[in-house]
Amino acid sequence: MAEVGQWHLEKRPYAKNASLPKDNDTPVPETGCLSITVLGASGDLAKKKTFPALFNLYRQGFLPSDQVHIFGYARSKLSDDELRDRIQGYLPQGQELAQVISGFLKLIKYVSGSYDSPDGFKTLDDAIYKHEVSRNTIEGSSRRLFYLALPPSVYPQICKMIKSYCMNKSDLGGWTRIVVEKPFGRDLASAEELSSQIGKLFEEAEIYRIDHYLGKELVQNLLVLRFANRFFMPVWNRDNIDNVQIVFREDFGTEGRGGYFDQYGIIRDIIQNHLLQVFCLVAMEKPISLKPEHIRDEKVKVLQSVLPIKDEEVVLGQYQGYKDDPTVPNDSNTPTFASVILRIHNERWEGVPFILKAGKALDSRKAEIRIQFKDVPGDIFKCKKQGRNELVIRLQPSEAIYMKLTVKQPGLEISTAQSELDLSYRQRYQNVVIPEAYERLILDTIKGDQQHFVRRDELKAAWEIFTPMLHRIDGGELKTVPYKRGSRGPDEADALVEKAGYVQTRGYIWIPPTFWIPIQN
Ligand SMILES: NC(=O)C1=CN([C@@H]2O[C@H](COP(=O)(O)OP(=O)(O)OC[C@H]3O[C@@H](n4cnc5c(N)ncnc54)[C@H](OP(=O)(O)O)[C@@H]3O)[C@@H](O)[C@H]2O)C=CC1
Ligand SMILES: O=C1O[C@H](COP(=O)(O)O)[C@@H](O)[C@H](O)[C@H]1O
Repeated sequence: MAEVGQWHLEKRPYAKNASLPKDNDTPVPETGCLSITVLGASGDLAKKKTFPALFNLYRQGFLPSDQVHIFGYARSKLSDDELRDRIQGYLPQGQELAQVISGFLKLIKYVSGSYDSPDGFKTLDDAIYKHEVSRNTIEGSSRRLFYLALPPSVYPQICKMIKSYCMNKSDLGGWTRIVVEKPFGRDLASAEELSSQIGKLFEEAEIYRIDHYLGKELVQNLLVLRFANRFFMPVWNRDNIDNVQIVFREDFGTEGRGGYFDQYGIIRDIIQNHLLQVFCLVAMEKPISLKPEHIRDEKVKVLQSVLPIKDEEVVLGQYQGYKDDPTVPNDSNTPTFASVILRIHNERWEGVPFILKAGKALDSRKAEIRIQFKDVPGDIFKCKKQGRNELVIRLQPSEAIYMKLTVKQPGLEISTAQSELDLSYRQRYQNVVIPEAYERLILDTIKGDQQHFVRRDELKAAWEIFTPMLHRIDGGELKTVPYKRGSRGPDEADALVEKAGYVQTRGYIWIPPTFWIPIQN
């Protein structure tokens, strides 16, 4: 029980050594050796996200050193210490952490090898096996997690190698799982091809298609917000909601990643995966239960109800200067900005535009969901022009949920003004550290919980929505328009949103409470 005057903060319901069986039904106790292998350990994702997430889990006691060992694998010739040095540069600094960092780094061993020949994988298997034996693990009872922090082009060959040489040997409660990163394919056909190649080697329950947006705190809050609050249930539909925006903005360009980015573009990089996952959680029906399969069933249903995207409901942009990057072709038509309207053909959402917007090199960095309600009928206060009710879920930065609403302006007169009910996380949960998305998701893979991972049919449905448009962009039929670096993006995008029905509230801006300046009396 929380004491009076104290916030009651729920601890994460994590039971050490607990995982889920294959049907993801009831947790079963699980002990024994855990080997985590990061393939592509020399790369950007590994050093910036994967290892730091593992460190945070270690620091919180989720990766006990008497059970866990971490292996880095890549082609680069590195010693254990060279890899540790690279990783250390991305871990939090501070004298008070020196001991825990040193303990963590000691768990890491590096194996160098190619991605398509047995030798390296046999060496890796030996190293894992040695570690298991040193922990008195009975063969087959170990847990082996392989995180593919690599370009997807090498996934099939790596999966073959893992399957042939690195699986845990029998099934005494142990397991082998693989985590694969996006972009999972370039279009429907390539994604299906990749899925079927990997699907021949691993069961769906062994494959964790990671989308790190699903690990963000406020994304994980969406189901709770929608289905645990009586407030929202009756209004969450076409009768009350006028339009929905799901927005991702970055204030930096593709610097250093131009070569990669140009092959994919903003729709494949952000919209088809991150924003579409958020879209599912906003638009799907209530699942029968919180079982991963029930949730993912609902996500698939709503994806399958999306109508074909119309050309006139798309704006594509490319920031000026993007092609200055020597790795980007001079005639590139790759969008660095896109605004796309999705329409759902079902009873709840018919007629409500879902505007998915993402852009690089814009004027700000933020990701949010903005649900705008219809005008109040019979406007006796004549306040319609001041603005509509909006529920805004700020995913980052300054995580918050706020409800823009009309109130009486304090004072003797009856006049109205725009204000908000504001749940700003930094203010409300002052001593709580919000876990990094990768940290949470890696923990889920160890627990065997696939709720926040993308299922194969979900991925297929996601590609079905975007593939026709992507092919037309690749073929040059749909063109990007230029926009200024550091701007809001193309003007056409604002016009599209307005045409879709969004009414901007003039003269009102939400300021996160942590930025408020105290008033001196
Ligand atoms: N970086 C990020 O912030 C994010 C990345 N991702 C995804 O994570 C995965 C890894 O990304 P990232 O770390 O940036 O990628 P990198 O380009 O840094 O590649 C990772 C490692 O893979 C090896 N590698 C690179 N290119 C090839 C190739 N053509 N064939 C075989 N091996 C290759 C290299 O290791 P070596 O040569 O030593 O073997 C490299 O160190 C990708 O799927 C990416 O889309 C997803 C979200 C964010
Ligand atoms: O997957 C990707 O995400 C990052 C943005 O992630 P965030 O957690 O910082 O919002 C993006 O910069 C990158 O282009 C993309 O590949």
